[in-house]
Amino acid sequence: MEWTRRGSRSTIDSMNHLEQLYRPSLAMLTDLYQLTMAYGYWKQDLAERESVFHLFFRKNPFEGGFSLACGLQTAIEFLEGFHFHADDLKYLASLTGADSKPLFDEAFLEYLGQLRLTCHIDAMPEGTAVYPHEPLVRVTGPILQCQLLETPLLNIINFQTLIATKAARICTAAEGDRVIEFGLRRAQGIDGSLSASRAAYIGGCSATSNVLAGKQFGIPVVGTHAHSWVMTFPSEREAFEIYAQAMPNNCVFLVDTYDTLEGVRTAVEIGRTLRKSGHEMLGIRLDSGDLAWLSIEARKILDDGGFPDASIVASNDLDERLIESLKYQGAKIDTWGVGTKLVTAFDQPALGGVYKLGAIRDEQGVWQYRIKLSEQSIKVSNPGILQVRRFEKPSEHRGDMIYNIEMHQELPTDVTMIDPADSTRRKHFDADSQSADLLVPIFRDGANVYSTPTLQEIRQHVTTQIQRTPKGVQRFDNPHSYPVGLEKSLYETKAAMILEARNRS
Ligand SMILES: Nc1ncnc2c1ncn2[C@@H]1O[C@H](COP(=O)(O)OP(=O)(O)OP(=O)(O)O)[C@@H](O)[C@H]1O
Ligand SMILES: O=P(O)(O)OC[C@H]1O[C@H](OP(=O)(O)OP(=O)(O)O)[C@H](O)[C@@H]1O
Ligand SMILES: O=C(O)c1cccnc1
Repeated sequence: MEWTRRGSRSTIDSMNHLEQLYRPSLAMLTDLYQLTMAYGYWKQDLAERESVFHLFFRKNPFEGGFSLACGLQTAIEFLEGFHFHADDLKYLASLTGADSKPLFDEAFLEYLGQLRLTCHIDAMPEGTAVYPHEPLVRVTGPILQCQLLETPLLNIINFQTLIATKAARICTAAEGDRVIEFGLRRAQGIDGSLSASRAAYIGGCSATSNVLAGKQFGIPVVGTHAHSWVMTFPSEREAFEIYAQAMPNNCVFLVDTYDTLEGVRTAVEIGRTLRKSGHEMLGIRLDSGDLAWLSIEARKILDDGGFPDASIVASNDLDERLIESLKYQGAKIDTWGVGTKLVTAFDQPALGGVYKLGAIRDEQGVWQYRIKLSEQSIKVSNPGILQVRRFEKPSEHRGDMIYNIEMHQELPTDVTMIDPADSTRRKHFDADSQSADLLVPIFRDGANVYSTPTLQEIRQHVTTQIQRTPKGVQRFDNPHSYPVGLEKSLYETKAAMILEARNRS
């Protein structure tokens, strides 16, 4: 029995999703220090100096072995709408320093008022499997612009990548059963809920309870009813009867308000009456107690009562571990309602994505590579203008190599990559290997050049990516480390730069 209804897409065509929510441009959605640096660049006549930044994370979330890139479409909408309004500039003009004088010159604010993005942006399509240290987004352009984009890009990409990854884990545990995202009431505020619904759908959920997300993004919306409905009426039977009269085409009865198995029997009786009127009961929902045992008993009652196609929906603080355990216990649940632990990424509430300078042109126009040193060698950033090349067997990803496109406009067909954490670990790919670059052009000179995939296409991409991700990398406990290395000459450049920097200090 298909328990899905499609919402129609928004008809407010003239505004993108973020503009519909937050009418002014979101250029002000940044940390003040981006503007203080921007001001510094502008004063030093450095504002237009070309630079390259990379957005990447250093560790997969949830102790997992992979992540799913997500949030690009939201980032594109943010970038397309990027400009400072008159009232933004008025606010910035009101900010003062320690001497009570304005922080910013009027001429700088005028410059901001005229500013239009001219950057090139390359990014991994949404739904691509991504690993630590790989740039998900590369921003190339005037340093002032690149700098202003740091915080909002991190805000958008970190969260949606985190939630899409969590959703993929939950859907993997559900082994193809339907997973419905129920998180709105527990999400981190309004946009937290909308972004989470979008990312959860990309990560594999089938539908959301969030009606605004349905309207904004075209995600299918579904809903059962709450305990309050049952408690409103003198008995559970009356509650189900009245619900069935009101919504004969949407009957999923919540059966656990008083006595769960009694509730299932009552649902069967009401289901029979419903059938006589030409409608089919879609299922029941369990929201407490031992979900494995109750679902097994409920399945028997439904089957014996003539409802073998009725769904058993379960909810109650579920996550991938619980779903895995319930499956192991033989639970007869076919639809999983998952809220809090999905939309808040409960066990890891943030992805630690960062945005680092990789190179800046000098006065002669020559690229100067940059690294950020760290005591921990794994935290030292990669220098250059980076791209990620993924090597594949026909049905499996074999390894990803980060390389500097300035050093290699054309990569040789025969390449060796080096594990930056242990240079003795190397992997060789020969001319027969299939490969593709993961970062694709999104903006050129500030103009969108990307033909945006639909959410359905992104979901299909996720399915393919997960199929091609080695099983050991996907497992929850002690996953295999997917091979990600640096192309040999990038490795050598980085090693030389680290040595030089350490000798200097
Ligand atoms: N068979 C099971 N194995 C493992 N965990 C389960 C099983 N059944 C339920 N759980 C989980 O145990 C947790 C506690 O559920 P339980 O219904 O006992 O308490 P509760 O949520 O406080 O119930 P109530 O809503 O009635 O107060 C929930 O996260 C639930 O998903
Ligand atoms: O458990 P989650 O994964 O967040 O899924 C959403 C929960 O929200 C609803 O109940 P709510 O928590 O509001 O109240 P209840 O637990 O008392 O039923 C619903 O019944 C689910 O249990
Ligand atoms: O429709 C439901 O069953 C639902 C919606 C939100 C939260 N919990 C359950």
